Amino acid sequence: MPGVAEQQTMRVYLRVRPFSREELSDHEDQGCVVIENSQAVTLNAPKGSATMKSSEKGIGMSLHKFSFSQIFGPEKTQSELFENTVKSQMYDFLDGKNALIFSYGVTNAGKTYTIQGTPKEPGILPRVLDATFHYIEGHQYEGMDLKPYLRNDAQYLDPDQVKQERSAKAAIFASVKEVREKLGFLRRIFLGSLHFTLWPFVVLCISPLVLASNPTEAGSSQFTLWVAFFEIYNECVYDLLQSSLCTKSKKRASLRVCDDGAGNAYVKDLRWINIQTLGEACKLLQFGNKNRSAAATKMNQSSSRSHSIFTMKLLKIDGSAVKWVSEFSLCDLAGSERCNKTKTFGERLKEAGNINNSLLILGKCITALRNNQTDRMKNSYIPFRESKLTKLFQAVFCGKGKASMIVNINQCASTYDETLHVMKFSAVAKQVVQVIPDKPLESLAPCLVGRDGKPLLRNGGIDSEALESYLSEEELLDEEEEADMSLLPQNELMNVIESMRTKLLAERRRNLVQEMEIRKEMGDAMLQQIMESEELRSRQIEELKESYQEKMENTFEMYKDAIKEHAYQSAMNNLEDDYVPLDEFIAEQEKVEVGLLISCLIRDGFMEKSADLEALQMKADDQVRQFQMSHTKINPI
Ligand SMILES: Nc1ncnc2c1ncn2[C@@H]1O[C@H](COP(=O)(O)OP(=O)(O)OP(=O)(O)O)[C@@H](O)[C@H]1O
Repeated sequence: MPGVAEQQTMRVYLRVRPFSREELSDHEDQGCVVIENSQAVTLNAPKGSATMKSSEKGIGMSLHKFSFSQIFGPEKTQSELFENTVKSQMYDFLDGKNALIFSYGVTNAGKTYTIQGTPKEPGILPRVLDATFHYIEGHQYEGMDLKPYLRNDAQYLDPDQVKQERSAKAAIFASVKEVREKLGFLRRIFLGSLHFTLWPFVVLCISPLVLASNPTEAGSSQFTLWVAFFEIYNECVYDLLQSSLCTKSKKRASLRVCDDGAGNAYVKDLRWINIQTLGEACKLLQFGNKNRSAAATKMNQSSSRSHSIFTMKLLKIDGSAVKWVSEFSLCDLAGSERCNKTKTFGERLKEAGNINNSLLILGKCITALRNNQTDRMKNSYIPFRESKLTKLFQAVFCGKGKASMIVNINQCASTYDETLHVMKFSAVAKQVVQVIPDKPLESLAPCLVGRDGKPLLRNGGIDSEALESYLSEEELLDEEEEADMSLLPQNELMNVIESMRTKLLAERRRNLVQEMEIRKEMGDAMLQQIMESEELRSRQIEELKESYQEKMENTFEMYKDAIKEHAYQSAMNNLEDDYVPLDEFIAEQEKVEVGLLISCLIRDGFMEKSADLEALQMKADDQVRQFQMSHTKINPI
């Protein structure tokens, strides 16, 4: 039915890349991936894989079957892939609708090959660009004064702004020229590893790649194409078309993801370049790729750890009005391998965490979308705003475009477990139902509208009345939403700043009073608590003291009794031992008395003799002294 949006499940394609020579010599070919038909594939767990070990323990299976919208085996060419996957979305884009392509898979599975390709086999991106230029040929808008604005809008540029645009573009192209000369030399040396930076030169020779017929009903309509190229690394957005690169001491400037006021996220200050030919597009891609790998080298990271997004915006112009703006984004996702596999630490761990976080959130969003759609009773929260990646593409998942996913896998036995993980993720993605608009959406109209419905941009300028209703102050204050204040004209901005300053002062005062109150309350409560615990402690000590005193006294009494008992027992024992009959005692006594008498007599005799001896001794001493004195007189020296 015309005007009614179409519904279909998300297209999820599988691309299986061929083995490399090294992989074959490393015996990676163990029949892990078996393509049954154009839509079904079987995965057989190889020996030694975690999946096989689990299945041997009776947990899980060693064989998994998956189905896809279409499967492209190793023998399929880039052209066949394009024709059967992206081409229909490319026509949608040329017809004013939004399109998004994700390439998903582990590192080295062929994601970049699919999106960008090689010199001989250009990927999806050069093919879409080529077809677009072929389509708009003869209907190109020559001026550079109509530029994409916010997420879905366009704005007129004044002559000065146009000048700036031209010089920014010229600066990029000048630097690409230099690179091209250097690459000419490098190409001879490293032809294989530089594939993605070299394809532009070859594409130019084999163009046209895709034949998209000119718009029959275009009439006097004109088209202009603008492109941007950026990457999301560690949840930070970096512009790959900004010539100023980071140095080791200086960090790369990251860009903010803002809300355009209509719920659409966009990258603020992202550089959009107007391109007129496929050659120009190729140069930009080359410039961005160089920027990406240079930044990665400087930061000691691998470019496969970031999500790179190439976005094209096509503006259809009728007279002086922009009829619609359509967007085509190709997103080369970071390798999906999990943290434990790569064994990352410190910065690397953080990096892996963020990459996994973005992919994890993407997975959560897809799962929540699927669950909400399969069970109408369910209305789970979809965490689009929890990562930059999903925030940016929320609109496409919510009916403002069509998303599809190309899942890339290799067939290597050593990466089987990760490949299985990728397949399980895609199986969920395949069940997501999308509401696809059958005509360019109203929200894609050239003018941004305020909350009262008035267009924000009128005759290329900003309507200040409409603007007032565009961003409420609450929204301006809401950092989470990151509303873009630079949308406001200068006088409005001054008013907003003034009112915000007053609000801020009042808020600070209120906060200060509140803080003092809270501090006092907390202080009182703490003091009370300390006093209570102090009291409790002294009570406990007192009780303990009393109980010890009592115990001591008891013990003392116990010992006293024991000693008394012991003394009595000892006395009784001694009494028994020392008992002598009376007549024996008397006889003994008499014996003792006689003995005493004898000893007295002896003693008296002894005393007498001792006195004599003493007198004799004294006499002898006197004689010695006298002799000494006389001797001294004779020998005075
Ligand atoms: N279908 C294919 N046919 C032939 N060669 C392929 C194919 N797919 C990938 N390759 C080759 O395999 C290698 C790895 O591919 P690619 O660099 O695209 O992987 P990736 O998934 O983008 O890796 P990373 O995540 O590290 O960027 C490249 O040398 C590429 O040329």
